[in-house]
Amino acid sequence: MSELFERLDFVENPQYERIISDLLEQQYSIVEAFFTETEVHALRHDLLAKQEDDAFKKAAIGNKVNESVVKTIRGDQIFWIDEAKANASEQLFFTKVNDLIAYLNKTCFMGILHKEFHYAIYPKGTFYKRHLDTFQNDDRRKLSIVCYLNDEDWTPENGGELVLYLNNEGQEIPKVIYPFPGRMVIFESQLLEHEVKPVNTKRLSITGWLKTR
Ligand SMILES: O=C(O)CCC(=O)C(=O)O
Ligand SMILES: [Fe+2]
Repeated sequence: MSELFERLDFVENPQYERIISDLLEQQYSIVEAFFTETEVHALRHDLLAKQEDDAFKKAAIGNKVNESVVKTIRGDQIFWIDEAKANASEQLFFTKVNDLIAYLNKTCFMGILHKEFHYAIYPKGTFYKRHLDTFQNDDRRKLSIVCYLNDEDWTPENGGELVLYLNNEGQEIPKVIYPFPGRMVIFESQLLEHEVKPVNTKRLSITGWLKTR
């Protein structure tokens, strides 16, 4: 009986369905306007307020157990977002992310149990060299998510492209993605190596991971 109700409850979401088919076919998906201009503006405002409070830390390589700051690999500064202490715009962010997670778990049995998200600032001149989002001591990250919070007038000349290194039958194909505001990129954490090219203008984002177990 409960199964029947769950089924009646289910509403197919075309946006999520496209994300799922993209992930299956090409290991990544790009969603334009996942966040509205107003939402991006509010999140950008929060991020910049936290930066003024000096809340940001230089990002480390590896996780909390295995941590070292290596500027030659990555130059961004990060601030982990605590969902329990989320403000209005962050709550809205998590509402959307949680809805997507629920859909993935329901339709694809993804088994996402945990998530972690941080704000990131790439100051002018910084980058993140080619890497994989998994650590030797932790393989729970399944999907990486990046949401860009840059200004409306962001142009390709500002640099900071995300490059995903796709593999097509042994041949490497770089996929260049510009960090336009509102854009959300989701990709397979354990499969796709990627990098952030040097930025010419301060670059703002939220990055996170959906994790199993
Ligand atoms: O900001 C991006 O486009 C990607 C960031 C990234 O690769 C990371 O934080 O692991
Ligand atoms: Fe990454």
